[in-house]
Amino acid sequence: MSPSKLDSIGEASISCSQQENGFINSFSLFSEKAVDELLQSPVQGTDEHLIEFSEAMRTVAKALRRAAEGKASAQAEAAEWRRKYELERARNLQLEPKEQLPGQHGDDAIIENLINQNNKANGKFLTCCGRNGICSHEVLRDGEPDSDSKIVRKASFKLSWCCKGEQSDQHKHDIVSFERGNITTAERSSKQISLKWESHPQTVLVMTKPNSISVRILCTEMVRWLREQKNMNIYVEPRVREELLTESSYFNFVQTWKDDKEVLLLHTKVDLVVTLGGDGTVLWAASMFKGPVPPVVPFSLGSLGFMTPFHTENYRECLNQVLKGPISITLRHRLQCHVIRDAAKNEYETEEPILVLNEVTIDRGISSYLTNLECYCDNSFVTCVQGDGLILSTTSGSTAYSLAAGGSMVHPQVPGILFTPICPHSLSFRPLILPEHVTLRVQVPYNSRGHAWASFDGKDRKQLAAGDALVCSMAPWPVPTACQVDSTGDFLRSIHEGLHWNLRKTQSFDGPRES
Ligand SMILES: NC(=O)c1ccc[n+]([C@@H]2O[C@H](COP(=O)([O-])OP(=O)(O)OC[C@H]3O[C@@H](n4cnc5c(N)ncnc54)[C@H](O)[C@@H]3O)[C@@H](O)[C@H]2O)c1
Ligand SMILES: Nc1ncnc2c1ncn2[C@@H]1O[C@H](COP(=O)(O)OP(=O)(O)OP(=O)(O)O)[C@@H](O)[C@H]1O
Repeated sequence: MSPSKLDSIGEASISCSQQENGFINSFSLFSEKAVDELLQSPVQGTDEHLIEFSEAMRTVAKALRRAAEGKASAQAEAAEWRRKYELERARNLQLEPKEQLPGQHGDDAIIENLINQNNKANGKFLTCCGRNGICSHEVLRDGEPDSDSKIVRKASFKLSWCCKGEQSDQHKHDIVSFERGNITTAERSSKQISLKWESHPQTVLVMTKPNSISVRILCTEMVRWLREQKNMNIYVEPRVREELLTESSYFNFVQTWKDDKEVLLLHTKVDLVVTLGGDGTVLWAASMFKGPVPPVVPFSLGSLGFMTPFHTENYRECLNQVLKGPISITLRHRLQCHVIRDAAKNEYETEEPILVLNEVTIDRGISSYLTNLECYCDNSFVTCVQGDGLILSTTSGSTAYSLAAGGSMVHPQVPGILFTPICPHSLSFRPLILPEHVTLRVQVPYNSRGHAWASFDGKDRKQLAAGDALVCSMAPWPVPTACQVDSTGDFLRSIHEGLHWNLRKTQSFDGPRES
């Protein structure tokens, strides 16, 4: 065989990506096209050994390709089972009463419970109303004194769907009914949800945008008011506690946390989260909760405020109303993302899942090459994105980066995942909206020219090397945000005021008319 022929096989084997059965095949180590060319040349036509050798190479290439495909789909399946397992574990945690485990005390026991998925914790009793409401629950923390040596109970609340303007405690579990041969839908998932406190909320976490004088002033005032007028326990970030203490030692009552382990426990202590900032502060607050999230009351101190409907001027009335209830809430779905490294020896080496409220973006980072991303939905091949990258967005995130990349704006209560390419180099690519139950896998092909980068709500960039994948599905823990009016009213206000959506001067009455 001539050296130039060997070179051409080598080259093709590195860079080629072929189609087989309608699927892009990126795993081929040896190009079949190159082998075919070889077979057709006059030199090989006369050489039977060479033909045999070529066929053997082709068989090896196919076997390698199948092995790689099998591995990728097994990884996605494992990630899906892990998601189901986590969902089930979260449900069990809410349904099962916990016994006390001898030798385990206080927060450590709960951390143990969270981290090791142990069902036992110290003095915790979690119940769920099960079938009578969407998610009525109760978390009691008897025997765990706060800084004032009082017994603190986490406030319980009940969620219900509103029907035709009426609030109803009854939630029908049959989504589709089949009577006398006719299929009807009994309930749809995007109705307005109402939150009613069953006991008084007592603990509030105030989260603030850093480096803002106006936020700092408001935070000081609000913390004082919540303490003096509402007698609430208050948590803030360590940075904010320091800021408050430099103002006055009066704020000694304010609580905080020391490390990430304590952050993991916040949802068991906090009844309500108040955010003072823009959308970024809501994203930041949501990212603190790797599991269930308490109701969030977002005050607007930013420029846009798609997720921050409350005005600061009348914060006392707003908080009075929220603490009294009932309040309308938007259940903002989050996406759960797993990075699966090709180098990982088994599924257990998968990195910790990351939850996003807006989106996960896979882009080319600083690389000047096109990204080449293979996308699968429930193991079915979707497409290969060649361009600057891809955004997998929640419906809450549909008004953020996805919008800028040409995606639709979607009401945040619509359960779905937006699949929006960034600058695709194609005349026929259109964004997709996929149902909420799917698992998406974005794979960097083995023959990719460069690395890809994943970022989560615009933060925590992670490099994805050839063979690495990002698996993404809907997370079981949404972010409940309080509404100013209701979910739809707030959404429409935000696109009108924030984006001046469909703003056009109305056409005047005078002028040509149909006769
Ligand atoms: N080209 C773009 O539009 C672009 C580029 C990068 C990031 N982003 C967005 O920025 C977000 C991070 O926000 P940040 O505040 O931490 O960073 P940031 O301070 O850079 O602000 C980004 C802007 O996006 C707005 N925004 C955030 N979430 C939104 C939402 N759900 N709907 C409408 N607008 C929203 C913010 O109000 C802000 O004006 C990312 O999740 C991403 O969606 C957008
Ligand atoms: N508590 C916090 N700790 C650390 N960083 C935060 C915190 N809250 C917000 N941030 C970050 O600060 C940045 C700006 O926050 P935010 O979006 O709330 O304000 P903004 O940019 O003034 O408002 P808008 O997003 O409406 O333009 C964001 O990147 C966000 O992630």
